[in-house]
Amino acid sequence: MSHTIGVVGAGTMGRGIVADLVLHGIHAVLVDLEEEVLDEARKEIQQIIRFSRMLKKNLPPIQQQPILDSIRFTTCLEDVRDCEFIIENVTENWAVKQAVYHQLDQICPPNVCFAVNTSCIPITKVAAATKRPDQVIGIHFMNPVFLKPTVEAIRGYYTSEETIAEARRFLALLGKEAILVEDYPGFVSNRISHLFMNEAVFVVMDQIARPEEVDRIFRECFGHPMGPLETADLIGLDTVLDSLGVLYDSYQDPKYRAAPLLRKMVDAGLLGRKTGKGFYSYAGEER
Ligand SMILES: NC(=O)c1ccc[n+]([C@@H]2O[C@H](COP(=O)([O-])OP(=O)(O)OC[C@H]3O[C@@H](n4cnc5c(N)ncnc54)[C@H](O)[C@@H]3O)[C@@H](O)[C@H]2O)c1
Repeated sequence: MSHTIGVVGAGTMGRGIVADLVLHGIHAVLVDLEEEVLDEARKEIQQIIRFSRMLKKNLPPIQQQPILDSIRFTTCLEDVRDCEFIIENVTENWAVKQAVYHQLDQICPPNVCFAVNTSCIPITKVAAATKRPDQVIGIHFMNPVFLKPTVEAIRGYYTSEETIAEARRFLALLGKEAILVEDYPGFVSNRISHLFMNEAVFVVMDQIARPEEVDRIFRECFGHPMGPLETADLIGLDTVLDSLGVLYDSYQDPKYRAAPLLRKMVDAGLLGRKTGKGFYSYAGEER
């Protein structure tokens, strides 16, 4: 019998996760607030599936149409009621996530685990918005999801060993492994990477170097596959700004204050790949 996973939030991550699920023969219910977002999501998932065949040769063989039929696109959160596992990927904003978890807790049977896909928000805080804190775990997927064999998994204060095992079983279906870490805002990956990205924005703002030069130094001198500004464009500059806000509020440490240039670009709608322009232009390849 095929598995059915509920994916809440059809933005950058929700799309990538659903594409990876269906590429592995898993059914998905994908929820967002508006039909237009879901229409865009459908198109992008199609595109990811097409690209995935070129970039990753060891994926199981699939046909486009049946694969798209295994996704239910919906604006009704209640439609995840029969899903066996939930991955939440809504906007990186506490009020938004909190409201979603209050509803999910009412909708889903008590045995269902919730995976929080967040850049920085503590899992213990999310779990406290539910009556099943032991069944809430952080799964921080990396983008592009289908290409990444590893995720950062986060154990909240009450996360049970059974929930960790359930998350590992689910990830194994996608051929992924989890590196388990403890719960403090930003975990390992974003606590460090957001300092890099933010400081890179300050460097551009202070006219020390252009984005191309900053990123080349990281790629060609440090051997990173992508520079910090390319990475910020891929994540979405709004999401990076929101995450820095969470880190700043959580640690009360000025090292996480967002660069004014980052704020200005978000105000101007220059969000990176998802809007076609950020530190770089992506003409005709939005998202
Ligand atoms: N972008 C990345 O590279 C990345 C990587 C790992 C984790 N994350 C985290 O994943 C989460 C999602 O990030 P994203 O980049 O996909 O953001 P995004 O802004 O691209 O998408 C968020 C989506 O959530 C939807 N949404 C908001 N409220 C909702 C609700 N009540 N019900 C259903 N849908 C709702 C929005 O309409 C939007 O489509 C964030 O918490 C982010 O920090 C992002």
